[in-house]
Amino acid sequence: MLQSRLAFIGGGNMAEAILGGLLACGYPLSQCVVTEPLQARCEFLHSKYPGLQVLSGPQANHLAVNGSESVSYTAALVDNGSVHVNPTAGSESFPPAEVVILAVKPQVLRGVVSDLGKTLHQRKPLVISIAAGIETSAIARFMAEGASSESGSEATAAAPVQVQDKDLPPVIRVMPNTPALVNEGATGLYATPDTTPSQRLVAESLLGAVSKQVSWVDQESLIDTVTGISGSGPAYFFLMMEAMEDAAVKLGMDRETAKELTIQTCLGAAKMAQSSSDDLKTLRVKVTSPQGTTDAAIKTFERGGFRDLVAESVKAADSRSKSLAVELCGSSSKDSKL
Ligand SMILES: O=C(O)[C@@H]1CCC=N1
Repeated sequence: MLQSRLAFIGGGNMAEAILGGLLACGYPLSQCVVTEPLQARCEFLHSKYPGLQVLSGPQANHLAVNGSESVSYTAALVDNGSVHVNPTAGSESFPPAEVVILAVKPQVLRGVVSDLGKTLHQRKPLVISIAAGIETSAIARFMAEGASSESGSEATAAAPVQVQDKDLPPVIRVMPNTPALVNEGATGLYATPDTTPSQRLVAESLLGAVSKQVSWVDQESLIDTVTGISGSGPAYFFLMMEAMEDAAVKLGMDRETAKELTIQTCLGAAKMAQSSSDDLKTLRVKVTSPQGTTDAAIKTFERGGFRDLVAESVKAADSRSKSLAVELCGSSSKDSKL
C-alpha cells in the first residue's frame, strides 16, 4: 500500500476506524499523526496505539500538517505549553503531512479549515474530508478565507478571498460508515476535477483499508445519496433489528434469544445477497412460499407502505445532508439539486 505521511485532524471514532484499519494492514504508525482536543480521548489513543503521535492544543493542527524538526518541535512544546504529545514520540522530528484527513464534526469544520488555511495553502497536501454535508467548494472557500486573512485564524464570511482556487490543495470528499470499525465499511468518494489519478488512488487505498465496498460517484450531490444509503444506513438496519427483537419478545421469546436470532438472520441475509448471483428480489421470492409464513409477513409490510417509507427515509437523509451544507456554509455547490 502507498505510505504517505498522514495527519488526522480529529481523533474520533471514524478517524480511529480508518487509522486502526490502516495499522492492521501494516501501515507504519510512524507515518501517522492525530490531533485531538479532548484530553481523555488523547490518553485513550496514546494507550491503545503506543508510539502514535497524538497532538492537542491550539497549535496541534498546524504542527500535524507542517511537521516539525526535532528542535522546533521541542521548542513549540515548551513555548506553547499546551501541546501535549506522546512522550515516546516527543523527541522525534516528523515531516509535513502529504495527506490531511479532516475528521472533525461538520459543525466545527469551517473554523478548523479556516484556521489551517495558510498552512494548507503553503503545503498543498491532499485533503480528504469525511465531514457529512460539507461540499468541496465550501472546504476550498474556508481554506481560501484562512489563507487570505491576516491572522490565518479568523473565519468570517466577509473575508476577502485573494487566493485562487488553483493554488489551493485538492479535496476528496468521502462518506465512510461505522462498520468500518469492524473492517466491514462501505464508503463513497467524490474527487474534484483538479485531483490527479494518483491522489484518487491514495484516497481509495486509505478508505479501502476499512471498507469492503469503495464506490466513486461522479457528481458531488451523489455523496448525499451515499450518506442516505450507507453512511446513515447502519442505523436503519439496527432499527429493523430492534423492531424484530421487540416483536419476538412480545410473542414470548426471551430477549437474548430474539437478539441472537435477529442478528444472525441479518448477517446471513447480507452474506447471501453478497455471494449469490440472484438479485435481491429473486432472493426474497425464493424464501417466500406462496400462502406461507413469509408471504404473510411480506404482504403486511407492503400493505403498511414499507417501500415508500424506506424511500422517504433515504430521501430525508439525502436532503438533510444537502441542508447541512446550507446551514453550516451558507451556500451549496453548483451541482446540488436543492
Ligand atoms: O447522522 C449523521 O449525521 C452522520 C452522517 C452519516 C452517519 N452519521
